[in-house]
Amino acid sequence: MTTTAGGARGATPTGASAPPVLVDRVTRRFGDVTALDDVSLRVDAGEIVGLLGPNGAGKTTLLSLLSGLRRPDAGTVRLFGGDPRDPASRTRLGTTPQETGLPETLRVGEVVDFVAGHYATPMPRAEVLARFGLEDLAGRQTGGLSGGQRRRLAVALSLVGRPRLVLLDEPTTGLDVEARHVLWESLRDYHRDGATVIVTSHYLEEIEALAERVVVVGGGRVLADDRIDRVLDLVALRRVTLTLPGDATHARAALAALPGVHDVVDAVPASGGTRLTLLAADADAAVRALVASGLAFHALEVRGASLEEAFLALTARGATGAPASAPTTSVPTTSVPTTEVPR
Ligand SMILES: Nc1ncnc2c1ncn2[C@@H]1O[C@H](COP(=O)(O)OP(=O)(O)OP(=O)(O)O)[C@@H](O)[C@H]1O
Repeated sequence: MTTTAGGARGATPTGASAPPVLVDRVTRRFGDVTALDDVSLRVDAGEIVGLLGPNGAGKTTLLSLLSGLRRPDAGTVRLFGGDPRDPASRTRLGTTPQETGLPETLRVGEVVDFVAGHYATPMPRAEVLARFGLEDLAGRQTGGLSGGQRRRLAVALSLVGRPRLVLLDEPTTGLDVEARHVLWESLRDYHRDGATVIVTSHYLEEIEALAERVVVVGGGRVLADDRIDRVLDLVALRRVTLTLPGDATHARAALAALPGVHDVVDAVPASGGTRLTLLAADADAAVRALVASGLAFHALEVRGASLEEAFLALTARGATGAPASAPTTSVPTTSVPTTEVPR
């Protein structure tokens, strides 16, 4: 597994051996802003990769280089071994940008047919619509679609040409929970058929639901590049949740001072007390000290960090150059995909 920058270096593979994506020491500036700073990344055929990072991290810029919309200032970008600015390199590429314009008076089925007309062996209209649950909307003018329906159509259109590589920039923005799950399942299906997928998202549940590998980007640099579980291990953050009797105001300071505890945050309220979560790098040490402290507590629960917590810790490390520190934000940990990366 590639870890951070450097994995893409060496001789550039060409022809059939070329990976779908090879980014080698790429820098891209916009005036004074360095959107990407010496980034290297290799994505092999059949991978599904999540690009995770806060606003302005450089995710969209990276996708724009891969789809040939922009040129790097330094370094090289290869798509299936070719230059992404060469249309021939993009024949196996499907993309859904953050914002898409659809011709308002065309019907959904007509738009699919229009896009299909650009490919020699497109996916049949019925299959495109079925994969994304859009069959009932085939006759609807796109101007009459809801925001979520438009988004689903936009993602569906990226697959019409049966691309081997799909780039999706925040594909489920604006979708409700059910529509989001339908779209995830469609993308997983397409990936199972052998496609390579790169997806950016602010929805951490989305990255966890879709991606096997996560590339954390912050300040234009790759902060981490590994399997999701390993990224979580990297920061080794644990959540120790417990309930204390009463309002626990005084106990907070004592809990925060326990060895291994970075922070104390409110957990989902419990009846008959105050439920708190300790964010601890060393949960064992924290629990031992907790018991020794004599504080009355019950309903103890210890579990790993969420991807969001890992991300925040990694971003903090990337921004300061210091070791990862625990986040100070209390974050929801349910599977309801409404958690956005703080800006
Ligand atoms: N055309 C542009 N002109 C000037 N600055 C730009 C341009 N495009 C991007 N930037 C800057 O480059 C940096 C990276 O932006 P980018 O859009 O790649 O981030 P991102 O991670 O995709 O953010 P978001 O999650 O908000 O989409 C930001 O500071 C942004 O303001």
